[in-house]
Amino acid sequence: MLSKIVKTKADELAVFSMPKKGEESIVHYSLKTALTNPNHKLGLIAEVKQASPSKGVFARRIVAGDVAEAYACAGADAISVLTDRTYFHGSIENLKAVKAKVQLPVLRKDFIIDKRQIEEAARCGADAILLIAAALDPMELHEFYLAAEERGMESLVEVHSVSELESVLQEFTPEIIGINNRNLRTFETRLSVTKEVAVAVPKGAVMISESGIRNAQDICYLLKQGAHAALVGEALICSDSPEEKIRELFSGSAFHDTSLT
Ligand SMILES: O=C(O)c1ccccc1NCC(=O)[C@H](O)[C@H](O)COP(=O)(O)O
Repeated sequence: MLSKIVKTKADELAVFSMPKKGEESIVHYSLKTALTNPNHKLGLIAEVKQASPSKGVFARRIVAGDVAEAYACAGADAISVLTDRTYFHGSIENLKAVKAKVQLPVLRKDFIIDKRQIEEAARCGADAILLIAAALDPMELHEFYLAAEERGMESLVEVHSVSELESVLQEFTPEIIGINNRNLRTFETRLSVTKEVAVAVPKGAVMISESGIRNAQDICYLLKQGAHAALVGEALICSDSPEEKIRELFSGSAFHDTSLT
């Protein structure tokens, strides 16, 4: 699936047009800071996700800014916005709308294979970008990481296995590492992927577990694996009330902070 998505992305980039500059007045928020000092023991990145290759469309008519605002009010520490149009029905306009509505770090979640997408993210107000280890070779990934840094953005470096992580670590040590629990071939999610990969995450890096996180038990499990944050998409967008769902996710009394009750 990843190679199909990356191929589509390359085709789309052949007719890419860069948005005009105009980000001078954008206030930036640090993803790392937000996740290392969350209002609960495990940080939450809430994702604006309308569709996915595995599940199809689950939120046909949403106003991205309003969804993000609801997540922010419910206690999310950061917002992830899927900007891929073809497979996730997202858009860069959604990213801009979210940035305009919330005072939280905003992550551009897309399949970044070209430096122009990094410049585009910066011009549209992203605070951080996603870099997928399976889509880039480690040297290129490092180059993109530095390019993002130069434009004032952090990078969430995403891996699916210990071997992917080790390849990255041979090149450099990212400050924020995401472990994606979804197998991109079968779409199956296994939270034990976080357990397997966590042992190889360097001390000092912010560790995020992504995908397939549905309930308070999952959150509890991830906390035990040493994760600093969880990235949740489908479980939130498909709930009738994101506020209640976030409350439910963080209802394990061992790590509940009264500021969320
Ligand atoms: O979500 C998918 O089906 C998917 C398929 C192929 C590549 C990436 C995919 N998802 C991107 C993500 O990383 C998730 O949107 C994110 O981790 C949230 O996952 P979830 O909570 O399971 O919606």
